[in-house]
Amino acid sequence: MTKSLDCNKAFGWAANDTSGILSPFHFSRRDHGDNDVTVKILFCGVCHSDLHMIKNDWGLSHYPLIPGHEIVGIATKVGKNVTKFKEGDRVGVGVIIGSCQSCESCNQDLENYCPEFVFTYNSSSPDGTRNHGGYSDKIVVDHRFVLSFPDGLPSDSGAPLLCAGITMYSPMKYYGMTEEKGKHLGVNGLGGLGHIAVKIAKAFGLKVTVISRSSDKEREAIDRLGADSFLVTTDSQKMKEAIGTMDFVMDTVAADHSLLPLINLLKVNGKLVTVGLPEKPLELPIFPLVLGRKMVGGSQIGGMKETQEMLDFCAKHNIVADIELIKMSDINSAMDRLAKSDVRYRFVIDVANSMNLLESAESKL
Ligand SMILES: NC(=O)c1ccc[n+]([C@@H]2O[C@H](COP(=O)([O-])OP(=O)(O)OC[C@H]3O[C@@H](n4cnc5c(N)ncnc54)[C@H](O)[C@@H]3O)[C@@H](O)[C@H]2O)c1
Ligand SMILES: [Zn+2]
Ligand SMILES: [Zn+2]
Repeated sequence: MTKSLDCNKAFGWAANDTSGILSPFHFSRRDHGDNDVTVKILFCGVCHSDLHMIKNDWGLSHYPLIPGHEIVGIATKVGKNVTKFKEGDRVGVGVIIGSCQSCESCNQDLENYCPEFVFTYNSSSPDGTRNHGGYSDKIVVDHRFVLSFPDGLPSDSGAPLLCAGITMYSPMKYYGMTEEKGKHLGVNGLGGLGHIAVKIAKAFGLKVTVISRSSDKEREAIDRLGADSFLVTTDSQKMKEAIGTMDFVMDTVAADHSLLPLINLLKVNGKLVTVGLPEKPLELPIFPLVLGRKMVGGSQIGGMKETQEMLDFCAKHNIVADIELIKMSDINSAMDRLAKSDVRYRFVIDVANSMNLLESAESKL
């Protein structure tokens, strides 16, 4: 009994209330079962959803809460029913760690739309143990929700693909952006999701325009990320000229904003795909949709099969995130900067190299 509890002992950084301030937290992972992979976490990306969750923006958070769903690590223990992974394999864990496995969505490899899907954190396992995310030293996950991390992908800059990458890849395929080369995509908001959208869209052969509130990131977007053009929403003349020029707009903005200018950018039959999750509902103008047979849709991450496909695609096309690597102890200032959109373009926590140091410092106190 004592041995099992010791193996389950874990250490991470948790938010304890809506201030969202993260601090060291000792907890237990659930028992490792025959279908499970235990993962020693190396790196974890910092998604804006983590920021929403620690602040309880969506009214869903239960504290203490350890965020993190862009996890890359090493399999350290593999259950006897698991054939796909062995100890020592590099693996990834994303936003979901469970689903019913039998509903219509699960049967179509769309576990992300299963009514019973289980988030990586802020959820519970069947035995009642709270699930905590990747800002921690290890995690126990059912092998069906563990991904093989391709050899060609670096663990640090590859980690954000596990949420930001699949969140951009899946709707590009579903909404038909990849069917014909040269279609014009506008990417609204050049943050963690947006900058990956530019890279993946270019690999699919799309023409990409970044839509942003200021021209601050214009040179980088074009020279480094490979965007074809840059549209500043406060430049009313340029916005007017761009009306009706885009086949698709991907809206990644996390805050309140108006959809009308984005819908106006679409051609007839154009599609606005919303993935950002502002805490309050946005107003949906119906007239321009009706008059232009335009569509507004949503999308949430992707299923496990498609997530693996996306990782392999990104490895093949050398697509990784542009990251700022931080130590675990930097997380609170990183969250403050993320709230101000002051990151180019994703924070990634060097978990293995900063968490253990903290733990040993704590034990000496
Ligand atoms: N649908 C999904 O499956 C899914 C997955 C991951 C994240 N998300 C959500 O997507 C949103 C974005 O996540 P992220 O990690 O990319 O965040 P981020 O903070 O890295 O990026 C958001 C970007 O939008 C920009 N922005 C803010 N207001 C803007 C405005 N009015 N006009 C133009 N740009 C504006 C910011 O400058 C920032 O660059 C969040 O709400 C997050 O919760 C959804
Ligand atoms: Zn995310
Ligand atoms: Zn299901």
